[in-house]
Parts: sequence; structure tokens; C-alpha cells
Amino acid sequence: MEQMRGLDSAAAGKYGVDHHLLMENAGHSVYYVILREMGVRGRRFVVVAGVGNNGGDALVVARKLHSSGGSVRAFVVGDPSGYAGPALQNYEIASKIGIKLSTISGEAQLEELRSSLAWCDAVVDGLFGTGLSRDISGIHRSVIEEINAAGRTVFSVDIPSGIGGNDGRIYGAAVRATYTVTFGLPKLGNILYPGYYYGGKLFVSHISFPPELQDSPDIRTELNEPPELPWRPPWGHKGTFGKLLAVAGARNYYGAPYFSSLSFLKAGGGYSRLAAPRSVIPFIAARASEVVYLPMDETDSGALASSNAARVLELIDQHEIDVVVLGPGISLDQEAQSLTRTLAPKVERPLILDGDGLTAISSDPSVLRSREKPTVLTPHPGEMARLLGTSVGEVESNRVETARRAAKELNSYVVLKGAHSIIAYPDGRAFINMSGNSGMGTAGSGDVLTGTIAAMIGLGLDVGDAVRAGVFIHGLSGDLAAAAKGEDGITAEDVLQWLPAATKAMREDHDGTVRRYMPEVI
Ligand SMILES: NC(=O)C1=CN([C@@H]2O[C@H](COP(=O)(O)OP(=O)(O)OC[C@H]3O[C@@H](n4cnc5c(N)ncnc54)[C@H](O)[C@@H]3O)[C@@H](O)[C@H]2O)[C@H](O)CC1
Ligand SMILES: [K+]
Repeated sequence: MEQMRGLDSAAAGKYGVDHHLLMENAGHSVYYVILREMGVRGRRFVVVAGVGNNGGDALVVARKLHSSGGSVRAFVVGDPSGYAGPALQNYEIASKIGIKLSTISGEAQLEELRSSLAWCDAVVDGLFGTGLSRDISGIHRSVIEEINAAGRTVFSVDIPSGIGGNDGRIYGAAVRATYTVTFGLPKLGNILYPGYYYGGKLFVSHISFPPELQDSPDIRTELNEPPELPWRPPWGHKGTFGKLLAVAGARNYYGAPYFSSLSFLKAGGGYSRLAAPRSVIPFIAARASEVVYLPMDETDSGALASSNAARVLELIDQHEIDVVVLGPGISLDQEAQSLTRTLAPKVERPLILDGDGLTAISSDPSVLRSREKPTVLTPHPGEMARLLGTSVGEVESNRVETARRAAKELNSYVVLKGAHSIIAYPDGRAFINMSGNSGMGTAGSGDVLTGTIAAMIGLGLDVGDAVRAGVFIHGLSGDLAAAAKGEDGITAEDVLQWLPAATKAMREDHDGTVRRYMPEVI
């Protein structure tokens, strides 16, 4: 939000696009969405305006709806003497042009609001925008509850009132919008859950900001728009599309090694090898004949013995491995953990660390510092908390900055998994991934992600691009699975089985596939 205010003042200062113009553009963009989504003439609208600039925007909308033949009942919530600048100007105009304008200062006026909400076809929510600074109570909260109770189509101005602009959290109560039109660029609160859910269909209006403002390098957080996949030469062979070595598995963890090694092939990778404890391999081989198996020495508990380190390094050279996955399902067995800490600094290939492999390096993250080749970490919030020595609550309350911090401190590409996974680069950039659904919160889904990212490296993408493409395609695969079977019952196997279709969609219609996940720019 602070960045947006900076853009605002830059727009006014440098280009003369002052706040009056910005407010007019903002109001018009909401009006345009209403016109396009439901029409205006003869329709009935309740406009709820707070006494800040969000309210000012809403009064511009009221003026335009009124002018185009809509029936408008506007309610100012709070003391109109609070208006200033362009918001005051729009309040004064709204007072003169024949709009039915009431002020709600207390519970006594709620009945008039309630009957108007019953009367209207749609509500314009301009109570709070990015100025929301604390939990909502009193009359503001009652108004939000009335809007939600009325069950009408709601167009929220900039952000659903009650959603925090920087964190997407609900500040006491929040409007459940059908549409949100946000200005300039999306705020984190428009994109992070639950804010993203409360916003309904999201539109972005650049409110006539010049591109050089929107594309400013100072903006270090973006939506994940993954790159096109590299071309597949028709004369390609297994080696052309990447050779994986997955070091994974333990006696009671058959799924992780299976999912991480097979998903590599399902997402387009060329040749997949799995180094797993000797006794585990027959069970996995029965399910994945396409993977080549390397039986490894094991401890009494059936985990990878630490004595395997030299052999793994030899195998990497012998088979000209391109990318290594280390950790899925290796268990907390001390030897497997120490094997991971021994291998991590020595693997001179792009390395993806996941699952219990992350736990192994959590006790000594410095083992990554000496690595020259890129490192990718794919923690869920619990693993991230262990990596950073903090709590899950801390991680979840500030997902973007936590991922950014981890990427910098560990000099790695970090995927903080969860609803809207966050991808952070060592250089400080962060990307919010928009594909995926709640059905993917299921055992093994993360293992499918590691093989998918590895496949993108195998196809030839730079590691940063490979992480962004892998996370997006993994989520897309889960969405295709959910579309076919519903979110409740999909399992990691479904996410795995839909990977080819997801990769195919990216090849056949990259722009269309990605655009479906992006807010519509109007
Ligand atoms: N480039 C842009 O992004 C543009 C943004 N515009 C609009 O401006 C709002 C932000 O307006 P602001 O005046 O800063 O605050 P709000 O209108 O969001 O809030 C009103 C007012 O409410 C007070 N307040 C905060 N929290 C509470 C609370 N819990 N209870 C009661 N009152 C509260 C606080 O004093 C606020 O000032 C942005 O969202 C856009 O809609 C421009 O108009 C267009 C360009
Ligand atoms: K709002």
C-alpha cells in the first residue's frame, strides 16, 4: 500500500496526473465494470461511501450511474466533514445533482439502509480501501454485516471493505464482493487469501498510470506469469529433456520417492533415476516401471545409510545427471539426515531439497552457503518455520516477506507452499502463484511438485523460470484434476496424472492458459 501511495504521488508530481484525475479514473473504471457486467439504465444501486478517498471513488461511481439512468441511493457512513480534497469535491457534487444521499451516523439509520439494500439490484462498496488501519467495529461493522446479509451483487471499490491491503486479512468484518476493481496495481490484500476470495472476480484499472510507473523495478512482488516452455526438438531423445537423479524414500515412505521421480517424466523430463533404499525399490518399481532404480545401502530402520554419499556423487557423474532431487520421504533417521547434510554442499548440479531433506539442513543451513550451483527449497509452512527458526504462525502471517527472507538468507530459490504459493528468488524478487486449489493439500502433492520443477530444469529453463513454471503447472494440474473430479477427492496421484495435460495446455495456449489466472485489466 505504501508503494501504491508512492505511485500516486509520482503520478501527480512527475506527470501531473493528480488525485482528482486518479479518483475520476478510479470511479469510471468501477462504473465501466458495472455497465459491462449488468447494465445501468433502469437498474437500482445502493452506493455505500466511507469518508475517505475510497468513499470519494464510490461517489464518482454514484454520479456516473445516476447520469446514465441508474437509480441511486447513496449512503455516507460517518461524518461527511471528514471529506477532503477530491473526495470532498465529489461529495459536494453528489449532494447537488439529485442523488438521494443519506448519512449513516448510528444504528438508527440502519433501517433505511436495510430497506434500500432490499430494493436494489447491486451495491457499490466504497466504505474502506487501503486506508483501513484497524479492526472494524460499531456502525461500520453493522453496515458491512447488512451488505453481506442482503445477498446482492456487490462491486467493491479497490478492495473489499474490511480486507487489509497489505495482508489480505479480515479486520473484524469484511464485505463479500462479487467483483472488485482495484486501482494502479493489485495490492497484496487483493491477492492473498482470504482477501482474494472475498474480492470475487478481480479487475485492475491502471487509472492512466504510465507503464513506466507500473513496471517500476522498485516493485519487487509480482503475480507469477510463467514463461513459455522451451521448444522440444523433434529429434530429441531421453537425454535431451533432462536427466534426474532423485535421492529419496525410506521403509515407510514409498509415496514420496514414487511421486517425485515419476512426476519428472509426467511433466516432460527425459530420464528419471531413483536412488532409494534397496528394500523399498520393489514396491515403487511395481508402480512406476518408467523410472530406473538404483538400490542403495540402508540402515536397520530401512533408511538411506550415510555410507551412500560417495556412491551418489559417482552416479551423478557417471550418468551425466542434470538435476538432483534430495529428500522426499528420506525420514528423520539420523543416517539419512546426515547423508543429506553431506551431499547438499557436494552436489555440483541444480539441487531441489524437499521434505525431510529440508529438516536435515534446518539444523545447519550453512551447508548451502558453499554451493555454486542453484538450490531450490520447497518448504511447506512447517518446514519453513524450522528453516528460519520461527513459528508457523509467524510464517503464515507474512508469507511473502518470509519467503523473501529465506531466499536471501539461504541464497536459494524458495517455494513457500500453500494457498497461493510464494516463489522467492535470491535476488529479492517474489512471485505469487495463482494456480492450484485446496484439494491439493494432500499427502504427496509436494513430491509431485519437486519432480515437476526438476522437469522444467530438464527442459532447459533457467532455474528461476523453471521454479515459476513448475509451480504454475503443478497448480494447473491440480485444477484440471479438480475440474474432472471435484476438489474433495483428488489425491497426489490425480495431480500426477494430470501433469501431461497441464504441460500440453502450456504448450498449446500459453498466453490463454496463464491469462485465465490473472486479474482482467480494464
Ligand atoms: N492510486 C490509488 O490507489 C488510488 C487510490 N484511491 C482511493 O483511495 C483509497 C484510500 O483512501 P484513504 O483516504 O487512504 O482511506 P480509506 O478511504 O480507505 O479509509 C477511510 C478512512 O477510514 C478511517 N479508518 C481506517 N480504519 C478504520 C476503522 N477500522 N474504523 C473506522 N474508520 C477507519 C481512516 O481514517 C481512513 O482515512 C484507496 O483504497 C482507493 O480507493 C484514489 O481515490 C484513486 C487512486
Ligand atoms: K472498498
